[in-house]
Amino acid sequence: MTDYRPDPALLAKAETLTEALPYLQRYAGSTFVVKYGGHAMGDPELARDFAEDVVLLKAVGINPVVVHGGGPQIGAMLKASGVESKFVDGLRVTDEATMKVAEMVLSGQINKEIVAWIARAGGRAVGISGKDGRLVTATKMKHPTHDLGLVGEIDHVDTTVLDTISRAGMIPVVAPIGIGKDGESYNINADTMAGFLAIATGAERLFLLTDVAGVLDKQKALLTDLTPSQINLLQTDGTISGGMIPKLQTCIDAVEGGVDAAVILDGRVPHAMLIEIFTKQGAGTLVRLG
Ligand SMILES: Nc1ncnc2c1ncn2[C@@H]1O[C@H](COP(=O)(O)OP(=O)(O)O)[C@@H](O)[C@H]1O
Ligand SMILES: CC(=O)N[C@@H](CCC(=O)OP(=O)(O)O)C(=O)O
Repeated sequence: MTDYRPDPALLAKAETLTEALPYLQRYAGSTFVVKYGGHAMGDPELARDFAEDVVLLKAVGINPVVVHGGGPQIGAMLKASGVESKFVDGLRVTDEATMKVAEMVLSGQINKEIVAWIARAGGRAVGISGKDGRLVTATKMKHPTHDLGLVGEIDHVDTTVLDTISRAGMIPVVAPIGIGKDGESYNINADTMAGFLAIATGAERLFLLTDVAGVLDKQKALLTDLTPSQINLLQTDGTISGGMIPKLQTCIDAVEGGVDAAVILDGRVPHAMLIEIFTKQGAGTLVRLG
């Protein structure tokens, strides 16, 4: 008999694969909503890795629903037309001209780029916005001090179009735009949109991919697990600020709305989603009811 000694690196890979088994069994048939942020999109290699992860989830029987952002790309297009972006509480003040540009960039450009990345990775994606199939109906958001123009507040989610696409073996990719009662477009923050879709689809997981390792404490150490009450304390003591506040509010709303867990993940780390889902170690910050 030959003395066969497998390469230890190969053995480690095989162990990782067997480690994934209980997670594969647990998650088959469930829905994962994945928000892919505008900041995470710049690098083609990361876009390819992201698309491969989504296609792998679909292949193992999970139903991924991708919601994408595109804030920086909308900002760049507006700037090229000589329009400065204005934000109130992290929301883009959206007049009619800005809405046209936002819809063109989100639905026309970014949505189709993601569809193409998924196609290259061997999957079949259908790119829509919240207007298609009246997925997301919205009204003008009322803000206590500012007129935000065509920023939308979500009234209702009808998941028929998502269910139809997923059941046909395809992956829905959703641009964060809602439809008003007269067919008008509303600009919706992509994190908020992803949270609503996660609740409405009864998702097991909501992933928010961003440009930090997760939620960091004051010493910049990663906080791996948080409950809604711990998040409230972090906000009170100033540990979290800026864009992280609405992001974590979306996580709280999602888990209080029935999503098992919401995870803030580093979109700059290759295959962060797979590490989080299929390894014991996980990645990012997981938010769950205490
Ligand atoms: N405690 C914290 N831990 C991590 N990030 C934080 C924290 N507090 C504030 N932030 C900021 O939140 C940002 C993520 O929110 P945002 O810029 O809105 O992300 P995205 O554009 O991906 O939606 C981080 O880049 C970071 O600057
Ligand atoms: C109302 C509002 O602010 N809408 C966002 C929609 C895109 C978005 O949320 O993109 P990111 O996730 O990449 O930031 C905007 O116009 O920028």
